[in-house]
Amino acid sequence: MPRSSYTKSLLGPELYQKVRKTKILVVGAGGIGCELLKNLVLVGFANIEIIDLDTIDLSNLNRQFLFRKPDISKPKALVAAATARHFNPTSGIDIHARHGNVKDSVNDLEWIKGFGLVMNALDNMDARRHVNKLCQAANVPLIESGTAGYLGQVTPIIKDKTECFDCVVKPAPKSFPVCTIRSTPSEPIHCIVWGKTYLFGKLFGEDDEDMDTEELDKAKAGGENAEEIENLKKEAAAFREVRKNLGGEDGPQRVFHKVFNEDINRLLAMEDMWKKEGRVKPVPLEYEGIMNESFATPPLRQAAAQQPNVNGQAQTNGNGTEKKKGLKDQRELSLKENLELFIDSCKRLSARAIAYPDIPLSFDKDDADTLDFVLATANLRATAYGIANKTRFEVKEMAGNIIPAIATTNAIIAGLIVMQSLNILRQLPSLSSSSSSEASTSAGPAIRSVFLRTDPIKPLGHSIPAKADPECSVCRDVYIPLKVDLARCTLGTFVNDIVKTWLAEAEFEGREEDDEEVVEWTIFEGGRLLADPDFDDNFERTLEDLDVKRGKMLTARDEDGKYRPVHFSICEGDSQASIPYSLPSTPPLIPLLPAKPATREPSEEITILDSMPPATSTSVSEVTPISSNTAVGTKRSAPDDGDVKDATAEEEQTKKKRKVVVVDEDDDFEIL
Ligand SMILES: Nc1ncnc2c1ncn2[C@@H]1O[C@H](COP(=O)(O)OP(=O)(O)OP(=O)(O)O)[C@@H](O)[C@H]1O
Ligand SMILES: [Zn+2]
Repeated sequence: MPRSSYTKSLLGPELYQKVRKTKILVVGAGGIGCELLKNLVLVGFANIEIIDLDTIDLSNLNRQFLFRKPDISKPKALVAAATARHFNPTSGIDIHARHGNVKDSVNDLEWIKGFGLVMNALDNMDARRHVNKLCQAANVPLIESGTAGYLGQVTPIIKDKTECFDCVVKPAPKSFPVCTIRSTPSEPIHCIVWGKTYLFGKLFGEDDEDMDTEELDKAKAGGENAEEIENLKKEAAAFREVRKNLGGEDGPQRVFHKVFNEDINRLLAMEDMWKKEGRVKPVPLEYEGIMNESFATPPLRQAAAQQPNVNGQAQTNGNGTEKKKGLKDQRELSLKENLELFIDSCKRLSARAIAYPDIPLSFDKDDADTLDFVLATANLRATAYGIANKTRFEVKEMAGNIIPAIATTNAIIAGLIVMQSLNILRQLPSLSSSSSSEASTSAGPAIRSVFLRTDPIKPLGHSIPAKADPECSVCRDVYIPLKVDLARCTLGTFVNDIVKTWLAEAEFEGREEDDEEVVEWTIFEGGRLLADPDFDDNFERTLEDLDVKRGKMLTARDEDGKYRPVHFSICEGDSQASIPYSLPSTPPLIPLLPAKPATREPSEEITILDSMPPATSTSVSEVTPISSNTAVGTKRSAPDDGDVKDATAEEEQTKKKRKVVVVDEDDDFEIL
């Protein structure tokens, strides 16, 4: 009997038809994505598109079972699709694999509307938020998922029925006071953060004096020691000199002397600083003494000496007397070895910086040169402060914000995604079209968030997703697909024909029929102000000339802040049509904004676009690409971290604390 007959009898003919016909989008072909694709194929889903921007790395093979060694460096999505097809050769499935970023402009509103259901299998906040917004704009159900070690979660997001990914503000990543990082570290992580975000940036990253001063001023305003902050400013200025000479034969040695000897002596001169209880004075390190092994290694501070290291052995301070055997990366280096590694990695990195002077380097846990530098710097600093040293393996884990990826967790979550998808499909189309705001219909059980927890008796938990936040600026706004020939449509046409004429016909919530109210709109593209009732300088320019692109949004905001913003999502237009744009046949319903102003303003800084050419007048920043991985490892990491205080994130956090969530430190994964 073919596999499909079992599925058919299990699901029933109606649901089985939906499984066969519904077009599914899977975003991400990593740990969860591979498991998910395999499951979808085995269940009999026959119309699948999978997109991933990355190529296969050796470190993926321990849990992404659709990949084998010969596939290394090949695009994940393409290989995943090719392998998964073999799981169900008789079912006539169509898997369309794409190697690309889901944020690419071709993946616009029209594209997402082509799917009946979207499944996220991503590892970063930025892409998740992007897909969430697209799905909200297109009214396509989304199944969001994530894992963190043994924990995992699957959350259905359905427009108007459940909260969206952006309805809940995610807690800010863990941060440390500037002075702890720069002057008074007491734990290994403080030394790692210092090496990774401060020293690395000063020597090889973007040399941004203003940013540094701003950070220190902010710390001072936040109550940190004023004298110390002034000293840190001087210290930072001195780096400019050191950086200039980095490429010279004794460049790394000079860096060593500055940061591990001079700067420490300068700190020691600040007597008051060391009076505070619990502070341990650092010991300046000496290059020659370490190299000829005559330097007396400072003793470990009490607390550190009592904790075992990753190998379960006593911690050391790099004095070389307790060097451990073991895997290369799990061996503790002696003080001399750390110094040699510091000099060597400095040389490697400065050679790269000299070869490509316009490209600032950045820390990447999978880039051996940057990891060696952070390892050596962190351990040298730790030694000076009597803090336990860490192995390469531990530093990689801590600096890369790595949480172990567990294949079984991914597999369970991928299974739950399929279960969720069956429940949603069973209830479609009524679930996404019914006027009721209930997250269920008579056709099936309530829509629930399901999570995996570490309770052996009851490993799965569930909760009914909250209703959308009335203030959410992502899921409560209005979205209109605008097919437009950007080369022919001027801003004037957009404002006059589309906003002032077509949108004026919309139904405005709470407006009486005989009300003659005229809404005045301001037009933005991201953070750029393009036009307002008193600003029409750009009306003659085409949207193309104004750098408005496919996949972006032109947003009309009510000047009086009474109605919700309307986002026109730019899709590919017909260059042959007589009118350069086309719109839905009926204008939308425009809801009122909640009485108090929405807390989330457009995130980008607003710039007023003058008549300068677009290339110089835009301020909208593009998203940083996600780096691919190149090293061996058994872990997953989130691309973003936030070790140093981020005041904006914190402010946002205090503005709105609707719900308690736990979020893994580096990523965005939410555990209820
Ligand atoms: N914007 C994006 N567009 C398309 N795919 C994305 C995007 N952002 C992330 N991804 C993909 O999502 C997948 C997430 O999978 P996973 O969490 O297992 O990460 P990984 O990169 O495979 O593992 P690790 O980070 O541990 O090496 C990755 O394959 C990644 O390339
Ligand atoms: Zn929302």
